[in-house]
Amino acid sequence: MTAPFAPPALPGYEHLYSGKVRDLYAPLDEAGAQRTDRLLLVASDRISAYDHVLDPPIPDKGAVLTQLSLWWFDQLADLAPHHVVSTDVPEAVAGRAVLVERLDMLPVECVARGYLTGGGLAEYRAKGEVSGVPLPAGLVDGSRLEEPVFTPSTKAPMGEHDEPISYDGVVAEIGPALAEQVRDLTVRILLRGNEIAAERGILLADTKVEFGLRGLDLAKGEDAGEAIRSRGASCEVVLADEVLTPDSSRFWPAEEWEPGRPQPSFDKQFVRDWLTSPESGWSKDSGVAPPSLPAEVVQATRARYVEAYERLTGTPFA
Ligand SMILES: C[C@H](c1ccccc1)n1cc(-c2ncnc(N)c2C#N)cn1
Repeated sequence: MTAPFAPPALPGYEHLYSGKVRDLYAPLDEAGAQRTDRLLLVASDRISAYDHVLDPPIPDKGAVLTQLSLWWFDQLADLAPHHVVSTDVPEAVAGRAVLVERLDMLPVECVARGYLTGGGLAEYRAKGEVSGVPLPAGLVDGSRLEEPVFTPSTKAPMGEHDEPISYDGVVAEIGPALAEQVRDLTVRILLRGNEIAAERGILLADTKVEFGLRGLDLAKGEDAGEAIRSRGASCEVVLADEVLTPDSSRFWPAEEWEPGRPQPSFDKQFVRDWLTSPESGWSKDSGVAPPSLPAEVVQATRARYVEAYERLTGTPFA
C-alpha cells in the first residue's frame, strides 16, 4: 500500500486518528489539554479504491466533499439536528475541515440502500433477503428497491471491514427506541437525498450515515454501551460525520442507469477504468499497491467531484 499521506500538524490541535481519507483532531484548551466538547473533522484529498489509498491525492477533493456535506446538512435540517459548530478552522485545512460538537457516537454504521448492488446484492443472491428483509425474486445488479432497506453494520476496527448486522442486532446494541429512530432517519435521509439528486441527474444508490447522542452525560469510567442502552432513548439523536457525499454514498449518473450490470460510478469510474486497464499493469487481486494515477485521470476525477457539487448545490465551486 502506498505510504499514507501524513495528516498536517495543526497548532492548537492534537491529531487523534486517521481513516483512509479523513483525519480527526481534538482542539486544545489554553492549558494545552484536549477540549472534550469539540472535534475537528478534516477531509483530505486522498482517494481510495479497491481498498487502497491511491497516489496522488485528488486536488480539492477534501474541500468539495466538505462543502457538499455542509450543504446536505442544511437540506436535511428538518429531519435531524447535526453536529456542525463552525467552519472557522486552521488556514492549513481551510475549506476542508469542520469544527463539530463532540457526541457519544452510536456504535452502528447506518446504511440505507435504494438500489441493490455490492454487498447487498451478494447477500440477496445468497439468501433472497438483505439484512433480514425479504426482497422480491428476479432482482439484478442495480435494481431499484420499492423502498430503501436499512442494512446496518458494526464499526470495525481501523483497516478492517464493517460486519453486517441484523436489525435485531442493532436493537441489542442500542435498544429498541434508538434502533427504530436511526433506521427511520437513515431511510428518510436517503429518500430526501434522492428527491433532490435525481432532479440533478444523480442517483444515490445507497448511503452510510453516523449518529451520535447529545445529553448522554457519561460518568467517568461509565460503559458507553450500557449508558446508551439504558438512557439513550431520552437523548437527542444528532446527525454526525459526513452526509451524502461520494465517499459515504454510491453516486451514479442517472442517465446511465441500466439494471442488470454494474453501474458506472459518477466520481470513481475514471480511476477504476484506468486501474483495471492493461495500461496500469496492475491487478486488483494482486495484493500489491496500485501504481500512481496518471495526471489526466487525476484531473478528470477532480472535475467529476466539482461537477457533482455544482449540479447538486447549483453553486460554482470556488
Ligand atoms: C468516523 C469518524 C471519523 C472522522 C474522521 C476520521 C476518522 C473517523 N468519527 C467521527 C467521530 C465523532 N466522535 C464524536 N463526535 C462527533 N461529532 C464525531 C463525528 N463526526 C469519531 N470518529
